[in-house]
Amino acid sequence: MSTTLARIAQVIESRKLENGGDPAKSYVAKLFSKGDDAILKKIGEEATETVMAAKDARASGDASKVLYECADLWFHSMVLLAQFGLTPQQVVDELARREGVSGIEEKASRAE
Ligand SMILES: N=c1c2ncn([C@@H]3O[C@H](COP(=O)(O)OP(=O)(O)OP(=O)(O)O)[C@@H](O)[C@H]3O)c2ncn1[C@@H]1O[C@H](COP(=O)(O)O)[C@@H](O)[C@H]1O
Repeated sequence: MSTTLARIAQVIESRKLENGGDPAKSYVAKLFSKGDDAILKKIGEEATETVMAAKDARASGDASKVLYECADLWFHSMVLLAQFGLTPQQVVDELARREGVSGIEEKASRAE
């Protein structure tokens, strides 16, 4: 996994209130202090903003906003993972497990 993602995941973990995170000084600690609903609201917002940025990019030919919105979405997904005691490495491991398995074949195997 990218060392950048691993480093950010560590910082996110350190922002948990039980690890000394201070909601007055840290955006992530503030999200943790608000709980599941606040984190899920951000995921919904960032996912919607990603969709809108992609639609705009098609119209304007400028895809840079798609990058920024995907970064926001990834970041907030990392906060969500931490909230549930999960890590980005586990997501990477799941993707690795799926590597080489066609989505079409996987869906067909579920239909049986
Ligand atoms: N990567 C990020 C990151 N990306 C986005 N954001 C914040 O996520 C929020 C995104 O929300 P919006 O775009 O909707 O902007 P907003 O209207 O200001 O947000 P809200 O008030 O609605 O929450 C903004 O406040 C951004 O600053 C981030 N905040 C923190 N990080 C990382 O997390 C680390 C720890 O941050 P703190 O806990 O704040 O120290 C930082 O060093 C960074 O590495």
